[in-house]
Parts: sequence; structure tokens; C-alpha cells
Amino acid sequence: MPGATIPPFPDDIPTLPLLLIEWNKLLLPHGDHTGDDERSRLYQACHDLGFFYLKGLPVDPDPMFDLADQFFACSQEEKDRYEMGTDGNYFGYKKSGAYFVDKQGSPDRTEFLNISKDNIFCSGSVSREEPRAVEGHRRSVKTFMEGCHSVAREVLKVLSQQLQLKENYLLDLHKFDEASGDQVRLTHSLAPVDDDASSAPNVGAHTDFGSVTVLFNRLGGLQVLTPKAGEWKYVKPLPGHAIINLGDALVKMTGNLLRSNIHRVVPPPGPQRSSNRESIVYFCRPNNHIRLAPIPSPLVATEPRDTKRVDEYPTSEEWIKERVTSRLQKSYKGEESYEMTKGTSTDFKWIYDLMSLADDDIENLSYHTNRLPSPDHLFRFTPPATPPPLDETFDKYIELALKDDPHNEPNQFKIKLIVQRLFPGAGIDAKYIRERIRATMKERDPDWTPSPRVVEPKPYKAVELTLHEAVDIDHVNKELDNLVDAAFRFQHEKVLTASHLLRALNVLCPDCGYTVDHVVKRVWTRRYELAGKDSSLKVNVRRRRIRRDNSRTAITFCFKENLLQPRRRGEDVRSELAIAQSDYTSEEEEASYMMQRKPVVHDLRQDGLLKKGRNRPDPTASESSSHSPLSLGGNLIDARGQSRKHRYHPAHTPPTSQDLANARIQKSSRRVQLVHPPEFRTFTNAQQETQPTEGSDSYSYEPDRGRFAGRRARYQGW
Ligand SMILES: O=C(O)CCC(=O)C(=O)O
Ligand SMILES: [Fe+2]
Repeated sequence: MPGATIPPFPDDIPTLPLLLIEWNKLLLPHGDHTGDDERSRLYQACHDLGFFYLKGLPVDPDPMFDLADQFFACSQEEKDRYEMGTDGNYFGYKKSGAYFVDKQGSPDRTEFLNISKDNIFCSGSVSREEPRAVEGHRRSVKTFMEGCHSVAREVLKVLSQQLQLKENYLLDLHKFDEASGDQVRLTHSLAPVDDDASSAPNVGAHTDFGSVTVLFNRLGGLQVLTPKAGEWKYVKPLPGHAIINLGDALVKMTGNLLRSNIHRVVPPPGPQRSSNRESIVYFCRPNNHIRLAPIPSPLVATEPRDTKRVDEYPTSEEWIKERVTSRLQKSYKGEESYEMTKGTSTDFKWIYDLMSLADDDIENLSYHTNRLPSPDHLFRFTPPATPPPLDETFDKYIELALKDDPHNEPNQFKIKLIVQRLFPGAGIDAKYIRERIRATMKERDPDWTPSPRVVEPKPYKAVELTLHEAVDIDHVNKELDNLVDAAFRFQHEKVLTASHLLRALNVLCPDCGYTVDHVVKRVWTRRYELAGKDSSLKVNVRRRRIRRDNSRTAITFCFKENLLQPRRRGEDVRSELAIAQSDYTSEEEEASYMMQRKPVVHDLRQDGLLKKGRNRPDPTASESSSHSPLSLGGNLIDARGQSRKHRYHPAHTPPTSQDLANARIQKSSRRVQLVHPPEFRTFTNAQQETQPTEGSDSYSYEPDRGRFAGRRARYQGW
């Protein structure tokens, strides 16, 4: 269809303004402000929405539109010869109606032809006959594929940089000359006939399966579901621009950090409605054998359930097959089949529901509530100035979760994660949540009984390591590095938690005021160093009950007996410390374990590991409306304004400078020297004198300089 005959896109319908990225600016060298800016905008777009316009890219889609015209004009019989079938193959022709697009199982209204990159380049991994029209355009198909792949490569390069990985990290997972599901898709849908009252879309709501999609369309019809409001908004086609969107593979590999947003195609709007619609899509996907497991970026926080081994994640090829099959009419078994068609978007559904309740402040957070925070997000998130009432919040979330899945009791971990972020430092623990959930369930149905989650706790594995009574900061750092290294050596895919390390430190030098931040950053630093050599290494940094003022966080992790029992002061702490290797494989297992057993929670103060009487009264308790009334000081004020002592946070208040001085004296009297670097001392001193302020800290990691820096970074150089 020549450009001149395209009816205009109406200007009176709501569209989604995508970020516009310029190809030329992406190519500017590092250090160039304009280029750096463009690259960070690209990352922002991939993070927030997963869709953006790319202007001026070196790819001409017109020959592919010509090819589409030619192929779709063939007889149905001719097209059916290249039918892709229903066994999970995803190359070839799919006729209109072969997929279902909604809960009712309505047929789709788009025919398409998927042309395999490997088949066109005769790489041997795919061998199928291509339609005659394609054979006649082989050269231009090749040029188009190479062009789109290089665009995707540029996006992947930028993402690798922004994720603080080496530039080639993601490129190495998407090699052009290795087998992959990469394909060009030509799509075609007929204009709806006038009396067509059906509201079914041309292409049902979905996320793309691969990594980067390069999309060219001339007519409107593409709609994106807005993350927060959940409204379908048109994306206006712009001449000379491609629409780039991310697919599930990158979402999975970044633990949901990046976004593959739900989209669909409806008949073109306004005066375009009477035109047949074509689009040209290039799907860039990881090489077939690549497992969609979290990549070792310091920004990627693995989920609690991510104690999975790498080989337990699906390969790129398996994932595509599963997704393709789920959309076929033959897979339609009823309403619930529809949910299965949406890919990673279902991971977010629960969160979307919550977001519709929450106000703007929570938006930032909501993207991440189904995983543990990375430093980036944690520091960026500003808890709402006026948190919603605690009880009401719980009830709402529980109701929502039940609406989502009425047959199962709500997942306490998700509720916990969300509530903890809304009420930082309020010390909401699993037990409290469990009790609330049970009370709600009983209210709804007096006969309700908790589901019997009888899961034998798997045996823990432990590695015995020696930690010297080291209190010199360099020495401690070195010991931390040793622990990380040893844990990796022991079984690198297992989890080494920051809290294990912190506990080790607190046991060794209870008065030194080391914070979970110190440990987390050290571990990340080390992980970064190690990941350079072996990309499969990862550390699952768990931060529980993070307080915004970064004061020392007590450890409430559920340890099995005999592992990391706190030692009393004076005990011989030079003996071996066990680093627990968690064998949980899922949230559920962890939940059931915690349900069966009373968590082993130690009051460090009672154990003599912290000085008694360190907690000072909450200085803001009397003016509780300006800050989160729940988050400050050692005495916590609950939703009803009552003060309660926190069982799980014995170390809420950082040590005073006097404490540190005492500690130094005590230590030196034991002929051990406690040395803090000036930065650290500044941190702890400043800490105890200043209130946690509103606003957020933003940290960034500078791998080249081996340090974290940020707007209010307190640590400078390790
Ligand atoms: O045709 C379009 O505009 C989008 C097509 C699409 O989303 C797809 O094929 O995955
Ligand atoms: Fe798509």
C-alpha cells in the first residue's frame, strides 16, 4: 500500500505517548552527554513500559510490505501449504482464526507468515520450504533480518551497559549465526465488515516471547495496556520510526526489572477502519539453548524462590513453544486457558490489581513488589508520606488476592513484601500476616481450615568456614570476600544471603555497627568481580526489614538449628561459622516451613550480643503525621498509635559515637583493634544524629571504580 493512500490516524483518540529514542544518538561514543542521555532514556523506557519509538533506524521495511502484499494475495490453498501446524512449531503460515483471543475462546482475525532467520540463512537448524513470494524476495528478507538484528543488538548493548554488565553480555546470548527463534512476521487483517458487531481484537492481548521486537506498522490498531490504570491506549504509527518493545525473555532474565508490556491489535481507528491492515515484525530472541534465568547484574535482585538451579529455567526454545501452543484453538479448555496465553504478564496481574488501589507514590514500588528490591529500587522508592491505615491495607490486599484466586489462601509472602514497603520498619512479620489471613478466611467461612502444607523441610547443607576475629575493616572486607568465594566454590548456584554474612559479622564484632548495607554492597562488589570471570555466579541478596535510615538490621531469617547459632560474647568465635545454604525451592516451601516451625528469632540484646538499653524513644512519636509513624526509632508505634516494642528488631538504633568509642576501647583491651575508615565513621556518626529524611537515596554502582556512589551515598569506595 503506497504511503499516499493511507488514511490519517485520527487525532481525537487517546494515544500513549512513547519515549522517542534517536538511533543516531545511541551510536554516539560513551562520555558524550547526548549519547549517554539517550542510552539512559532507552533504559528508562524498557524499565517503565517496555515500549518506545526508535527514529531514523537503518532499516527499510518497504520491501517487506511489498512481500506481504504479494503473499497475502495468494489463494488460501496456496497459503495453507505453508501452515505451521499445531505441534508447537512457530515458523510458517497461520491462518486467521487459528488462535483464540479472549476468555470466550473467540477466534483471532489475523493471518500471518513467520519466516525463520535460520531457514533464510540456511544455518541448518531449520529446514522448511518457504513460499514462492519469499523465495523471490530472499535477498531483501536477508537484508531486513540483518538490519533488524543489528537494531536489536544495539538495544541489547545499551541494556547490558545500563545493567552494569559487560557490553557484550546480552549480545552473547543472541548470536546471529547460532540457532534461535528469530523471525520476521508479516501480518495481515482484513478490515471489519460493516455489520461486524464482534468486539474481539485482531490479535489478542499478549506479551512477546523473545527479547527485542522491532515493529513497523502504517495503520493504527496496536494498543498497549497502561501499567497503572490498566487502560488500552493506541500507539500512533509514525512514519520513519519503528516501535520497539521488549519480550518475556528479558523480563525473566532480569527478574522482572525490565518490562514486556501487554499489547493487542484491534481494527484501525477512525477513517483507517475500512483499510486492510499489515504490519512487519522482527522478533529477536535468545539463542535456543539459552536458559531464561536471572543474569548477574547488580541491579537484578533474584526472587525469594530463585534458589532454582540454572538448568531448572526453561530454555528460550522451550519458552517459545509453550507460549505458541497456549494460544492455539486446540488449547482452549475454558476461561482459565485465556490467562495462560499472556506469558509473563500474568506474573504482574496481582500487582496491577494492587496498583489500582495505590496512589502515585506507590507506582515506583509496584513494579517491583513481586521480588526483593535491588539497591537501585530500594533507594529510589519513597514510602508514601501518609501511609494508608495498616489494618485496612491488609484487608484490601487479602480481599484482592482472594478475588484473584478464591480457592487458595492468599500468599502471605506477597502481602508481606508489599506491606513492608508501604510501612518500612514497621516490623510486619510472617506470623502477623498469617494470623490476619487466617482471621479473614475464618470470617468469610467459619469452617475454613488452613491448607495442610506438609512439606518436609529439605536438609540444609552447610559449609564450614573459618572467620577470624577480624575487626579491622579491610580485614572484614577480605573475610566477606572469602565467604562469598567459598560459598560459590561450594555450590555456586545456591544462595548466600546477606543476612548470613551480617550475622557472622555481628557475632564477631557486635559493637562495630556494621550494617546490612555494608555487607550487601561488599557482596555485590565481589559478585561483580566474580561474575566477570564466570557469568553463572550469583548471590541472592536478601534484605529483610530494610529501614530507610539504613540502621543495623536484625536478622530474622529462619535458620535451622545448629547453623549460625549466635555466640555469646566471650565465646570462642574463631571457631567455624556455618554458612547456611538454603535448599528452599519455592516461596511455598519456605512458607510451609515457617508455618510448621517457629522461626528461630534471636533477640540479640537478650543474647548479650548487643548492649542493653541502647534504644532511644522514638523522637517523632508525638508528631507522627509528618513521617511514617511506624518507621522510626526502636519503639514502634502501631496503626492505633500504641507503642510496642519490636521483637524482631533488637538493633533498631545505630550505635552512638560513644558506643563506638567504648567498643574500640573494649576491643583494644582484648588486644584487637577496631578500625573504621573515615567514611564509615562519618556514616555511623551522622546516622545517630540525623533523622531519616523524606526523599530517597539513589545509588549507582561504578564498576570501574569499584564503588557505589549516589546522591546521598554514604559509602565511598571499598
Ligand atoms: O501488528 C502489530 O502492530 C503488532 C503485532 C504484534 O504485536 C505481534 O505480532 O506480536
Ligand atoms: Fe506482539
